[in-house]
Amino acid sequence: MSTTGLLETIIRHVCTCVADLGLDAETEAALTMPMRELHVSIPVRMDSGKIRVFEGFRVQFNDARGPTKGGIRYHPDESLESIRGLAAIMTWKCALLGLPLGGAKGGVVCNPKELSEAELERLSRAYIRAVSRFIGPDEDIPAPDVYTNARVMAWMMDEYSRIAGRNAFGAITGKPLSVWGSEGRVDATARGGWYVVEEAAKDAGIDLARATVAVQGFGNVGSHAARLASILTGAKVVAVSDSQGGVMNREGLDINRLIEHKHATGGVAGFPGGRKVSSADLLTLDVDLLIPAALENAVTQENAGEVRAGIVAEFANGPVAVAAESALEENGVLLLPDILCNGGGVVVSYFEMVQNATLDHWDEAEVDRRLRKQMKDTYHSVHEKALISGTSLRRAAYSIAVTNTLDAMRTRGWV
Ligand SMILES: NC(=O)C1=CN([C@@H]2O[C@H](COP(=O)(O)OP(=O)(O)OC[C@H]3O[C@@H](n4cnc5c(N)ncnc54)[C@H](OP(=O)(O)O)[C@@H]3O)[C@@H](O)[C@H]2O)C=CC1
Ligand SMILES: O=C(O)CCC(=O)C(=O)O
Repeated sequence: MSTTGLLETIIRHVCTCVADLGLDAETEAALTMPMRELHVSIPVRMDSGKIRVFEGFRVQFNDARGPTKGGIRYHPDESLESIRGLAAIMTWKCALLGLPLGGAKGGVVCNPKELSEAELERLSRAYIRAVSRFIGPDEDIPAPDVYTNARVMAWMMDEYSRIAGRNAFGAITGKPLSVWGSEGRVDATARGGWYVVEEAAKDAGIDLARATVAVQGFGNVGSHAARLASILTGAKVVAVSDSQGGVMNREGLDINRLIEHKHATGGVAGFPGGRKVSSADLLTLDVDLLIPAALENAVTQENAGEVRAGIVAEFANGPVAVAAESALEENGVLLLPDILCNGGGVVVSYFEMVQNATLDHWDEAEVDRRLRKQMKDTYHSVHEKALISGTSLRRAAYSIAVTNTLDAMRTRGWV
């Protein structure tokens, strides 16, 4: 799964809107160029006593609608180019969901699996020191993404607070509950995705209680997506994979046992309750619903024609390459776009910001009630737009997101 080409993919989606809306070249440039980016070197003392220098990024793509928001990714293949693409996705996601936020993303080129806990903490704190003047509760608010988690967010919030000389809980979201994270943030992305899938399945006349599901990726988003499948909809997860391989069972996988197996062994492969399947083959299994929940470009021009799922729900960011979309469409696959489908994470991050700013704490039921409404309402506005304009859900979602952002840019006199 390559991370290259993501920004081009997003630019193509935006340029389609620019053409649909009859916008000029200058407006197109303003919508497709990142507003600000920071490229940092991060010296970290390793456990050996030696210094190692890591490369890090934070890209703020567009802040016309509010402070920028988006996760921080730790991955060996990270690049400024892919972070730009992910920051662009955040801009359109927040605008589509009607949040008073712009879009950003950060990343560090590293393999956290090779770092000790102490090294990971020093790296996370050093990253925050490197970007501290660029972020903040009113400017740009990071959150977890691939290979970062609530523990990392706690270190980051603490480091930011030390620099600020005060508690700045609202500077980072996705924190543990003990330092004022939000109830429900941990599974918000997966839960929000299922709320969208539920509505889309109803519109498509698909009974989820009888549906089979394959999930690629078994981290935060993928494991909660698999766990919540039967709880929320009755759907049966028959295949899952992670970076080491996959496992399938036509009768359904026992997800709680699979989570325990992953904790014990580090991977889903070798789970006794199923047989081996590769992560690539999982994408073309005969299932009703495919949930790519790992990295970008999982479904490409090469394998799109072989996808047999009726619905592909992009729980990951950018898992379907732009060149793959026409093949999916020709085969009648319903594609639920990332900026709609995985918005639950940033929605609950926004709830966390609101709770931090007002010194409030909402219970899980309250968070869930608000999340469910926001995801379902957004799905219906996208679906209605797609029906009226006779376009795909992706094109309709981008049209709403770009129009919302453009309204703010125009009102502020930027274009
Ligand atoms: N966390 C969040 O709140 C949000 C995340 N997202 C997006 O969801 C996606 C997943 O993020 P998240 O779950 O947080 O990240 P995690 O780091 O928690 O999990 C990533 C998962 O992807 C797996 N993976 C990596 N490479 C491959 C591969 N080649 N084939 C199969 N699986 C692979 C990893 O495997 P292994 O376990 O073996 O390392 C891991 O299970 C990303 O696109 C992210 O941007 C979107 C919205 C919000
Ligand atoms: O929770 C957030 O602020 C951002 C989540 C994120 O990085 C994403 O939606 O891709």
